[in-house]
Amino acid sequence: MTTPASAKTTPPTGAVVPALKEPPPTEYDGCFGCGDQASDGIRLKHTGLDGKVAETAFTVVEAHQGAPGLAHGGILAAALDEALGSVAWMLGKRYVTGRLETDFLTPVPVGSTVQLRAWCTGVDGRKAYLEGEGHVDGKLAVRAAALFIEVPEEHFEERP
Ligand SMILES: CCCCCCCCCCCCCC(=O)SCCNC(=O)CCNC(=O)[C@H](O)C(C)(C)COP(=O)(O)OP(=O)(O)OC[C@H]1O[C@@H](n2cnc3c(N)ncnc32)[C@H](O)[C@@H]1OP(=O)(O)O
Repeated sequence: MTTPASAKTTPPTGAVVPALKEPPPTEYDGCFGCGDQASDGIRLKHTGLDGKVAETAFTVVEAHQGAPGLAHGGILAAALDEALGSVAWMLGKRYVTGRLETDFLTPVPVGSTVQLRAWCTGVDGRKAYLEGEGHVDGKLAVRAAALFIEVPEEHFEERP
């Protein structure tokens, strides 16, 4: 695929591509992207790891509409963010999204199942570079490139 990455989401020379580990439990089920208890969430489930590529899928429902009958772009971006986040999680450290670049290539109708794939293109210090794509009926519909930043555990401490 043509990479969507800009200079900010392209790893520098010398960045390494680590092996992914099977995802450890997140111990948090309220996440919009993957939480079982997030009633309005998209509930992505890790479905496979093909070498260095993580795979998952979700089905677009009416609550995800933007234009009538079509998925809202923000939902598709959130799904990609989650898929990329799952890869960052499988790098074995804690990361948050710093920058997310998204290309929307075809409209995605309600009822579509979006097959998502995501992978790491390099890690350089605290920075992890990730890319991903979503296919509908075998056609590339959305793709993303992102920069994730490693954060300390305190980043996730509950706020008042
Ligand atoms: C499938 C299911 C499985 C389960 C898996 C669950 C997975 C979970 C899924 C998760 C769900 C999905 C995930 C989510 O939804 S994560 C939620 C959305 N993201 C956030 O809330 C992050 C908010 N931002 C911050 O907290 C801070 O800004 C961070 C921590 C990111 C950096 O602040 P910090 O003070 O710590 O560091 P720094 O500012 O010195 O920056 C460090 C370096 O990084 C560079 N930089 C920073 N930002 C950008 C940028 N935008 N473009 C380009 N570069 C950027 C910066 O220039 C610097 O570079 P250098 O000067 O060192 O060269």
